[in-house]
Amino acid sequence: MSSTTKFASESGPAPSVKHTQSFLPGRGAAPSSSDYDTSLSVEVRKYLRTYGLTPPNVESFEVQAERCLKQLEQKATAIDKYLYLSNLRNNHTDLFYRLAMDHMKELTPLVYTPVVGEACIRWSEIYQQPEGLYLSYADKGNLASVIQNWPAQNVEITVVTDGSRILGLGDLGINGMGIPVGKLALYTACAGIRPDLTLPLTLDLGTNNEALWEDPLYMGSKRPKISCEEEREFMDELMAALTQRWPGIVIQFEDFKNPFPSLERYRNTYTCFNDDIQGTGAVILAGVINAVKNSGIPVKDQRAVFYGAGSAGVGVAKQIVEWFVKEGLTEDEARKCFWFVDTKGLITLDRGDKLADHKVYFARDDNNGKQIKELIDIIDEVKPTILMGLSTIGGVFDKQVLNRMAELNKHPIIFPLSNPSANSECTFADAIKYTEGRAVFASGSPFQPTMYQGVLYHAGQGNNMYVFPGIGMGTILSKAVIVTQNMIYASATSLSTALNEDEKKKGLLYPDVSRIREVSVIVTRGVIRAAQKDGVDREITIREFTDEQLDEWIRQRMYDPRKVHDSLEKEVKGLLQNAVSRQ
Ligand SMILES: NC(=O)C1=CN([C@@H]2O[C@H](COP(=O)(O)OP(=O)(O)OC[C@H]3O[C@@H](n4cnc5c(N)ncnc54)[C@H](O)[C@@H]3O)[C@@H](O)[C@H]2O)C=CC1
Ligand SMILES: CC(=O)C(=O)O
Ligand SMILES: [Mg+2]
Repeated sequence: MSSTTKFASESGPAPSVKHTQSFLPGRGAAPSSSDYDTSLSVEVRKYLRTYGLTPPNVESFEVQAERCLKQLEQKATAIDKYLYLSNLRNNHTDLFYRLAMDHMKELTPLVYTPVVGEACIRWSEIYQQPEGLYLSYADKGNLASVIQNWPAQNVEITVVTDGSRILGLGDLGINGMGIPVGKLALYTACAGIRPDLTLPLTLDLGTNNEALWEDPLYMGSKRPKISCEEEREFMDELMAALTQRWPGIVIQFEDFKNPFPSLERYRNTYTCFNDDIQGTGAVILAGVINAVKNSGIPVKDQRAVFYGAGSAGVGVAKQIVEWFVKEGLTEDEARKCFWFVDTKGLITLDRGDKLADHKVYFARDDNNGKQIKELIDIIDEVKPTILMGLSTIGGVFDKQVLNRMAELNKHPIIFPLSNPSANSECTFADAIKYTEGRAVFASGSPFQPTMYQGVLYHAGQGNNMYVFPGIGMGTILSKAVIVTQNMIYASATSLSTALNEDEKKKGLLYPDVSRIREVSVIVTRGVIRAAQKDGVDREITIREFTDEQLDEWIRQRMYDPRKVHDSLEKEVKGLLQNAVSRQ
């Protein structure tokens, strides 16, 4: 938690000015991390009474950044780097975000997937400081009063997990806190939501991971996960308590394991969305739109095998169905373009087991009694143009599978989307090698470029980080009462249009991560427009804006760490000037 957290106020134009105002001397509050910025002038340091508390030189951001990058480089392991960056974020918030924004590509894998996966596995071992709110089942009945302990006056967005399915790593209990922390850091870095208005929230509802019960360092309750009914009662209380304290709060569900259906229960009554179902659906739809357009194969001839039929897989396929329908197919024709595979093989209606509710929609009924177990046999049967991996099973798209996809297609669309990298259904290097460089590829976690027969190939990253920041920002800025399906769909179509000319020429599916702020403006605009169309927006002053006006209005509302420094300098110097002229 940054020390700025205490002084949060509503977001608005040039947001950081507002919170720095509360730190001026005589305000009776502790200084914020911005007050110790080594780039502040001597004049300002003296005014803030931090003069002498930092080394004497007034530094440029470039020098500060060089020092940080050097220190980062000296950390021996990925976890050391993760901890270094966590400390930087907590103690020098603006400097961290400036660095993150300037080095998105290098830093994202360290604060998010894949390294956040290891951080979560080892969370109770590497724990150093509070960074979010923990609510336990034992707090049931008192959630509102525990929530009062959160020091920020306002919170605009929370990411909440119960840790029961963290990335593809299974049930990690409260160790999953790294995910809300990491996702919210991206909300700030990618879409400019003020860091002090974000709430990482982890629910301690027990865990079925028995290794955690045996771990003396584990910091959560050592009891089995509560029942679905108990979870429902807890979540009902939580949703009411969060919204009671912060009426406009956007609630993002993250990495909950089925079966408790939070999304269905709350989507029409609270401002909430499920990132794994909806965010993932949107980001993959954007990539698929571009991949299908590049392939030249019409939508009606696309056949997709989904390896993994969990909440993410089904969420993705349902978004694609919506696009296929908009492209002219009937819903039934669109649905029939999908074949799902789970641990028991191809999902069919007559397989003989009781299918979970969410699997029924895509279960095949045209298999003539034939049940197929192995992926390679399913590929032989279906002859897919698209192969998606959302199974958590690393390496399952092996040489044989990739070779076969390449035999069947000129440009097979292969998306191994499970996280972190070790759970990816295949590596980028294998996908390129075993398809002779012809795969159209996107993975959940980032892969380095790979060389094949003298050509350097670049991997796309199909990760919900391209859309959730814009979905959250668009919902906050439009003051939408609920997050409608059209808002989610708009995030996908907006993202699909965000490629620049160079990226289009290269046949990329997603924009370069280093352009993510620019991309988030486009996604945010799409989300706001859909909220307006659906009539769920309450920020009526922007309804008549042109797209250009709206983009500028969004940009002005994005937290910009550079402005924190400039505003503080300007503000203090203005006050000093006034004091002099009054004398
Ligand atoms: N790229 C991205 O942005 C995102 C990626 N994901 C990834 O998707 C994966 C799945 O997430 P959820 O759907 O929420 O999990 P889940 O636990 O609900 O679903 C996993 C599915 O995989 C199937 N599965 C597991 N082992 C299998 C095997 N050996 N053979 C065939 N199927 C198998 C299960 O039957 C289940 O249907 C995770 O690794 C997660 O990291 C999730 C959300 C976003
Ligand atoms: C990226 C993400 O949300 C997941 O792997 O669960
Ligand atoms: Mg997730």
